[in-house]
Amino acid sequence: LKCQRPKNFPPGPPPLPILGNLLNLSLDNPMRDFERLRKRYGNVYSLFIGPKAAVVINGVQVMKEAMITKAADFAGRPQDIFVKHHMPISTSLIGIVLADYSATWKEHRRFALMTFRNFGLGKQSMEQRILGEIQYTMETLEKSIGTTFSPRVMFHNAASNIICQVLFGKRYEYDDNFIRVVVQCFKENSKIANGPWAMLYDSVPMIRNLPLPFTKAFKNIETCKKLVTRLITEHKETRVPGQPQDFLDCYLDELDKRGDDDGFSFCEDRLIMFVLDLHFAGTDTTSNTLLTGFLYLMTYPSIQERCQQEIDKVLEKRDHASYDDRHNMPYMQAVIHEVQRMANTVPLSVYHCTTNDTKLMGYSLPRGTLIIQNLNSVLSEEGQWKFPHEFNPENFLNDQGEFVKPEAFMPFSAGPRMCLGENLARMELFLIMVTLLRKFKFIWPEDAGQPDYTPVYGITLSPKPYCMKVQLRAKQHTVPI
Ligand code: HEM
Repeated sequence: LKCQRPKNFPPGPPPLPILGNLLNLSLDNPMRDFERLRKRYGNVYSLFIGPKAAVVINGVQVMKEAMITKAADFAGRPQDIFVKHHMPISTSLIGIVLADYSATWKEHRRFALMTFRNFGLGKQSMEQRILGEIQYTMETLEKSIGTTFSPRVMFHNAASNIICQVLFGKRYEYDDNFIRVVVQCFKENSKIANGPWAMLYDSVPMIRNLPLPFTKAFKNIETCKKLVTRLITEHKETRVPGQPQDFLDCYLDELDKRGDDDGFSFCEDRLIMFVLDLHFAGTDTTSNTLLTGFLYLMTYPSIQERCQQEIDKVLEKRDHASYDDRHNMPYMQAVIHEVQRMANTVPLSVYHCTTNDTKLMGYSLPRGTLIIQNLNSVLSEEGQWKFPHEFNPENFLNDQGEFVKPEAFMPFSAGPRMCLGENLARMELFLIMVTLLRKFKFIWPEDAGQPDYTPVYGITLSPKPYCMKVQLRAKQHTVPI
């Protein structure tokens, strides 16, 4: 029960028995505590989460040594009790995000990247899917002209529908029960699963049966699993083997191809968690980034106008934007990247763990050490950014006004576990922001008071709920696609 740092382990605050350093962290938002500890102990320090030792890594130099130079040593995922709780048989039923570094994870990651590519990521068809979904967002905005409304559900549904089209081959009406339930479960779980409640669950066994927030997280996962199981059954009834229409069909084809020889690697149980992971990872992240983006654009109207001038100039009388237009829109690119930097959407990444005994900045880390990547520390690292602590697109522009990307831009992490959906996310952010800014002016309501940029903590950070107003811009050339 006594927590003890191994030899040559990174320094950190003294731990208590059983609880470790949990009392050093705020249950609501540990981000400020992580920063305070970084200032005190340096860019590599350790903490005890209950009895479990964790190392928090900060700053671009340490991040590169761990995630790129020693990639394989740092590519594991902790297989804690909280992670395993809802898995009925074994960890082999974990999807992809929480899967440990293994042949199964590698195969599934490769399969997902290949299938996304086959469904047109980087090609026209994915662009068409995104632009098609944006038409629904624009309809919602048009109906809201003259009112003050919250854009939260609208952005969540748009991001969710884009990934649903890839995974299930269909989109859902914004009031559809499936989408409503899944989006709500995701929103709740993202605030519970990576946070201190999950840590408490792991370290204090006697609280596991109490009606605390983590019990809700398990119920949510069961609900989502049932919904996806139903979708798989429907696909099995209608699919034509060898002619896949979506991700689910591709996986079912892969199961046919592999037959029974595959052991546990590809299986239907894993498929359920796999698509839930992809849906979750692809929804909350993109939509919270968009929410932060429009918060800044409304409250920095001169930046919004400068984006619109660039968009008007580049698109002229064209029907719609294309992802390739980004090469001619350095200011818009800078704004989107600056939004991602400030949004800091996945602040602590997803927890990693060491797969071998290894070294970091001269410290010794035994195999199985929990690694917490503080991406926040890189995205606002002094010395890496012209304006580390303010929203300023100049962070991504050189003296000639050209777009440049500093190496400390790591919102998708780095190395073998880095975000699998980066390309999709970047395409979505660009097309959604450009298309909406071209048609609408976004206004911070007069009676909304001072904007509060302090985020709400979870696996993903989101801005505090806010309302917006929209006006049609005088000059628009958009026609339905
Ligand atoms: C702005 C949007 C997004 C951000 C900021 C973001 C960020 C991240 C981060 C920080 C990680 C953890 C990487 C690590 O552990 O080192 C991650 C993992 C992941 N992301 Fe994203 N993500 C975004 C959008 C998406 C989208 C659209 C998808 C769609 C499929 C996606 C799928 C995944 C998956 C599957 C993983 C786990 C990868 C693995 O463990 O091998 N993400 N993302």
